[in-house]
Amino acid sequence: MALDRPLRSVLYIPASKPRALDKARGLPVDAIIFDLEDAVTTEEKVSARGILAEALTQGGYGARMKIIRINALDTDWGADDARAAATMGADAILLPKVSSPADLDALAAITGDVPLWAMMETPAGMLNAAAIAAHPKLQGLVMGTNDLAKELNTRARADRLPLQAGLGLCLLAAKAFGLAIVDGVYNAFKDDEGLAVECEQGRDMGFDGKTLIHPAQVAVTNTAYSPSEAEIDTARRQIEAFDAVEASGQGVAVVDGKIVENLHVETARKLIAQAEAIATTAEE
Ligand SMILES: CC(C)(COP(=O)(O)OP(=O)(O)OC[C@H]1O[C@@H](n2cnc3c(N)ncnc32)[C@H](O)[C@@H]1OP(=O)(O)O)[C@@H](O)C(=O)NCCC(=O)NCCSC(=O)C[C@H](O)C(=O)O
Ligand SMILES: [Mg+2]
Repeated sequence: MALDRPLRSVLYIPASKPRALDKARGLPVDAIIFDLEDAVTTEEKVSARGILAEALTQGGYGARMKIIRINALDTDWGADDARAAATMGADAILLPKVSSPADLDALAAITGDVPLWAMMETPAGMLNAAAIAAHPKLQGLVMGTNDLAKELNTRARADRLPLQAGLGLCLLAAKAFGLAIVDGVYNAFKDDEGLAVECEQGRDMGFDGKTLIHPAQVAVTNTAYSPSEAEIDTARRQIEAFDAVEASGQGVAVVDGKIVENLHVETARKLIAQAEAIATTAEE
């Protein structure tokens, strides 16, 4: 199930917090994860469902993609969350701690045709990433790097070396099955510099965007995941140069001292399309 829209910034909002739910209506994020899971206390699990239903009925989230993260189906709240979420008009439902395609089958049996997303955050999930990504209802993967770090008993490192195997497996799985994939959260929400470094790492690895926990993280993330003016300029020149050599019956152009072949032009066209989609979203 392919998805063709910007997903640079994907903000978690605790569904129990009306003020945050309201604030998000004015934030320049590409997607919102309305969270019924970890951001909501046990005492508020049930009332959060009602608060979220009201906020989504009221609307005002514009072009932002609306994803509801429910509790896992083996918890006291999961099945009721799934039934309720399926009626709230969200674009997708996100299941936490997906370890096998059977977890998604169980959710789809409740939610029907609503597209599904999977939190990738368990060791079994990493090992089964390809089988999970092949699920017919699945549209995207979200890295749950906090849970994964906990399960693996890793130490936090700026280069995220202990998580690289899992990040790589999920990226390969997402790309192989044409799914969207967004990176995990950066917990230190007042550290813009550290966030920028992690965004650049995730972007360079091939993630479509990053999940966020606080509005202060949006601008840095949108910038990191948007094509720069220089990249757009290079892409345009690559396309022009290739069109010119192709017209003269050749298959290889040279731009800035580097060869440009058909495959590079495909990448260049994708980058221009991404820049245009971002510009269109900003206007809406
Ligand atoms: C981290 C926070 C608890 C900080 O909250 P707070 O102290 O209220 O922050 P501020 O006072 O700076 O807030 C300023 C205004 O911004 C609004 N706000 C805050 N956070 C959000 C948000 N996420 N979305 C929308 N709006 C937000 C406040 O309401 C203030 O508004 P106003 O008063 O009108 O100016 C808090 O940010 C927070 O709870 N963040 C979300 C935490 C969360 O979602 N955690 C779960 C997801 S992470 C995860 O589970 C990852 C994964 O599963 C894994 O395993 O890795
Ligand atoms: Mg988690």
